[in-house]
Amino acid sequence: MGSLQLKSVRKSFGTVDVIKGIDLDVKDGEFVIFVGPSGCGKSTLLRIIAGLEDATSGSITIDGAEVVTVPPAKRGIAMVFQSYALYPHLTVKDNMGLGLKQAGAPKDEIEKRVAKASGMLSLEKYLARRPAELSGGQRQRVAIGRAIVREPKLFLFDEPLSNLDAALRVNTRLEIARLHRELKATMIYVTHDQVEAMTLADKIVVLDAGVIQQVGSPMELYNRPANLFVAGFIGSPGMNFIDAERLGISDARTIGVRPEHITLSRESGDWQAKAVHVEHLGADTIVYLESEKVGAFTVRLFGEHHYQPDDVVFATPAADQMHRFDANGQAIR
Ligand SMILES: Nc1ncnc2c1ncn2[C@@H]1O[C@H](COP(=O)(O)OP(=O)(O)OP(=O)(O)O)[C@@H](O)[C@H]1O
Repeated sequence: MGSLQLKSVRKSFGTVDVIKGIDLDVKDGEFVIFVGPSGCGKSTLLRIIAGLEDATSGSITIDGAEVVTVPPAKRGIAMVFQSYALYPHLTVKDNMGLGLKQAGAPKDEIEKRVAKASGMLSLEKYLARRPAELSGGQRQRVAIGRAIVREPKLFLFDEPLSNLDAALRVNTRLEIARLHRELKATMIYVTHDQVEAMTLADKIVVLDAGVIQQVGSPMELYNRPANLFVAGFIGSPGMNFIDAERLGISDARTIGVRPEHITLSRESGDWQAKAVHVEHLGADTIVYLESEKVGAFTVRLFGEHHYQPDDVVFATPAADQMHRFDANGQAIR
């Protein structure tokens, strides 16, 4: 079991309010990801759940039991850090088993669990090595293995992939997804990488300035963003925002349309525009445009297209993919 509930959790550092009243329910077995811009409070919130930081006020329960006054080691959680946090003088095997050893687990139990975790992570060959003799990706797998052997109620991950290069990030991301499926464990994961968030999460929590902006499945956030912040944060390149007045729409302040929901034609379309810059990504072409009617906007086309800067084109947004926002930036349903 590993459910988590946060109620009115607040945190201030001196006079600065960093977490401003968070309510959140995480179900047993869920993979929940905190995303948000730098400084929004994601890591602080994770550290509060871990007990590495005290909340200023509020309640935190794990499996229904209040843990606010429970020390980190007794909360039944295991945390994986960006920096791996391995002991350099211990072997992989001892690093993985240390937590259990300190908790007084019998030797054969430690052996058994380390063997199982290292099998899951293909670390069997490296058990006798020390961290300095491993690559970054291998070290992060050891850190994940160390969390697994503790069989925690909750796994907490703080940007675990950000020290890895692009290819290794993808591999390790797939590995974490597989582990979640196999372990059926509750995982809470902080990242600023929205590909990680979209691909791993059952549920994404979008934070801004210490406040939850929206909680939902990746596709809910993509298809039905609650406000301008979430609409602009989820999706890359970001959603285009157009003054509703410019489109003659009177019941909304802002119209949002994603770059992938606009088509381009050299012959005809709704908005005449000039290409300013074109990026060829192989699978996609991103065209940056300027239009008298709607201002600057971006279009994402599937495949290769031969548009060039200064080309005059016509853009047409998909009528059923227009998001409407009111004067407060809230989505109008
Ligand atoms: N110990 C501290 N004392 C004072 N301020 C702090 C402390 N720890 C964090 N903060 C502040 O709290 C805010 C939230 O920090 P936090 O590290 O949680 O953000 P984050 O969303 O994880 O950012 P990033 O993505 O850059 O890691 C920041 O403004 C930060 O400067």
